[in-house]
Amino acid sequence: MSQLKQMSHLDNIPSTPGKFKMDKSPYFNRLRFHSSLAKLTFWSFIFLAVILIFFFRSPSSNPLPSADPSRRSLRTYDWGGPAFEKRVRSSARVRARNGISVLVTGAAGFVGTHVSAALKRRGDGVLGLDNFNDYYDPSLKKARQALLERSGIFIVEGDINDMALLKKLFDVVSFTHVMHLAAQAGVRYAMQNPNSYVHSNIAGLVSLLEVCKNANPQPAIVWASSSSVYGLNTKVPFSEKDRTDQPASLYAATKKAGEEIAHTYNHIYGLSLTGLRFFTVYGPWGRPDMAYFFFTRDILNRKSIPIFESPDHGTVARDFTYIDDIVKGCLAALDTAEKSTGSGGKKRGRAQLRVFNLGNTSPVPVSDLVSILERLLKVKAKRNIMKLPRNGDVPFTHANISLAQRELGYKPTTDLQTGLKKFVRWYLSYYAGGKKAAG
Ligand SMILES: O=C(O)[C@H]1O[C@H](OP(=O)(O)OP(=O)(O)OC[C@H]2O[C@@H](n3ccc(=O)[nH]c3=O)[C@H](O)[C@@H]2O)[C@H](O)[C@@H](O)[C@@H]1O
Repeated sequence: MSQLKQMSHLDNIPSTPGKFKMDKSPYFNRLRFHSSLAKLTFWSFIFLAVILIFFFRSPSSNPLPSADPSRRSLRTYDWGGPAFEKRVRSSARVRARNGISVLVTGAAGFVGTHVSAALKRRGDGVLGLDNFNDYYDPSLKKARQALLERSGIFIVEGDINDMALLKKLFDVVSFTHVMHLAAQAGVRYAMQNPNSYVHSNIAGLVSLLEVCKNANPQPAIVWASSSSVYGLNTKVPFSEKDRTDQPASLYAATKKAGEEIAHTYNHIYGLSLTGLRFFTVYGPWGRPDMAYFFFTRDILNRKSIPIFESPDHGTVARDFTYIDDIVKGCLAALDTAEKSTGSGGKKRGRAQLRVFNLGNTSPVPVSDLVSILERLLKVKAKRNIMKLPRNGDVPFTHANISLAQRELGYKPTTDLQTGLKKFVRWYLSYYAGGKKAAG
């Protein structure tokens, strides 16, 4: 009680000693009014400034992927200097006889990590490049980076639109090959952030090709296209000869555009270019935005999962392809790629231009994928069957792989049951004990 009294006494003491008396005069009342107005303005200004500073300084505190792709990936990265160049050179050093030196873009991504590790294992030189954007949990990308670092692979943190950086990398290392896997992936996200697809899949591809065409020697380039280029085609299985002019999503349209851009750079500059149309790749260290991954997380969390079906209750199916099969296809594409024919921006002759389907040739309905996950996780899924939303998804995919079989010796060997078993084993150990939250 006495303490309370003391405090109320403190409240009455003016903040500036000596002003108490002055308040009594009308003149000083006016003065006080003005000074309070000035104070109010001053503090409002400070308040506004603090809000603005907070707003502009804290992009990383935003849990959602930033909508502005340039803010996500044109950050200034720290690169250059003798120590940096030494790391680049050492990572790209070829150790096997007849080995190749490969720049892998998107090396901290799902396919990029697996391909980089496989190349390194056989003694090729590998340098990674990745912008570590926040499209999905960057900590998973960092974990993949740590994995690669242990086998001596350096991932440069930077964006494929940064031509000065790309040029620097080519100045330091004469890459024989580029495995271009950096991209804005995901079919449905294209409706939320269309510009990120243009930024990475079109502008980024052009930046990379510009630097490659000017390099001397020019590297051979193998890059990730997508099964989604078949769009609304109904003729199955999808063959490379089929039309690809009906994309159902902006993602698909940017991948299709990439194939046309590849044609141009091959035609004008003699760059050797191979596009790989991946069919729904899955496996350990996969992408959390893909259905098999977040279904696993949500089944374990007893959350309901939306399972799409086509009109008239038809099944939606995918030619799910296991990562190890895809890696074999990527390496075979690199190994069979002919040299680019140009140099320093000038074409000297016709160069190789190829496109291959890399699928599994056996489509599985999404509801069967869920049944397999239920068995592996020993948890019943809460299925929420719904009509395929108009979000860019297509009802089915099915690869004809005879061309890849013939030219690359590509032969997928992992069925969905076996592949998912390996994925689930990885998932449970990676997110063991709920230490990390699957994002
Ligand atoms: O093959 C490809 O080229 C593409 O494969 C995947 O795209 P998608 O096949 O749509 O893979 P998911 O997003 O994992 O979807 C798999 C299946 O689950 C279905 N699905 C998805 C999400 C959902 O909530 N419910 C659902 O039933 C989809 O309709 C689809 O049939 C990748 O996300 C793309 O980056 C890649 O380029």
